[in-house]
Amino acid sequence: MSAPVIELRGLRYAWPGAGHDCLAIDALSLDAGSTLFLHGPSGCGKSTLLGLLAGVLLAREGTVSLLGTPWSAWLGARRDGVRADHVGYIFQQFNLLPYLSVLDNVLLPCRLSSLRRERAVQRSGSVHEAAHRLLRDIGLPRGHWQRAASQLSVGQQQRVAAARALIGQPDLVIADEPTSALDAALRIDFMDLLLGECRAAGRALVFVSHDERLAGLFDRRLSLPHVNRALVEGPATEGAVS
Ligand SMILES: Nc1ncnc2c1ncn2[C@@H]1O[C@H](COP(=O)(O)OP(=O)(O)OP(=O)(O)O)[C@@H](O)[C@H]1O
Repeated sequence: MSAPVIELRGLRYAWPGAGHDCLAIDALSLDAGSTLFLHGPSGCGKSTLLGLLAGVLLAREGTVSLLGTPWSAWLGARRDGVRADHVGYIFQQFNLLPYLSVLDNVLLPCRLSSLRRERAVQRSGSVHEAAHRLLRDIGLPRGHWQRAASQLSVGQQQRVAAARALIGQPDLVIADEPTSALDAALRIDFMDLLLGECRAAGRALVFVSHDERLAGLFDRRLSLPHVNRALVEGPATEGAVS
């Protein structure tokens, strides 16, 4: 049997200088093709957990493994390479490169990862066709594709960030509040695209949102405060528990 896409054991993480753990989670795993809705009040550690799943942050104790290997086993540039190959990340602030065109932003993962490039070619015939297909699917008019990313509206940038995360079918797709700038109609299309792409390609999806109406679309729903022991051990979070 193949290893889970993500497996977390005895995780503890503290931000430098914080003096207490932000996260303490005993176990969590996610298999290929499964989708997880992660929620909890502001400040409970959702984005921090996503950073650990993506190997951007490293556990203080315990392990976070991607496809059976702990992130800590890969050093420096190798870790960045593994992330480029296997993780598509839709950031809360999109993190598009503002001076690059929309199309070049979407193509970026295929320039950074030969595995993503090969998968895109296999699926669509060429990396450009893969990017065009995703841009069509997110409903971005063709006239916008050569524009600098900074010239798009916030909702358009959010959709381009999704296309960039999905190109080349990474094993793990992480989405941090990806629908916050979308109206109701666009949100439905966006969710169809994101879930459809991940399910069709058998990829794992971790999706953070405060919009609990979306939870029913996912295989699993996880309240972070229910599994994060650091919240009872350390300082309280802001806002009400959901
Ligand atoms: N770069 C950082 N340096 C130090 N502390 C941080 C950093 N980022 C987050 N924190 C702290 O970690 C805790 C969890 O923050 P995090 O952003 O993970 O919460 P969240 O659940 O994603 O919140 P939100 O729903 O508002 O995005 C907070 O107390 C926050 O202040």
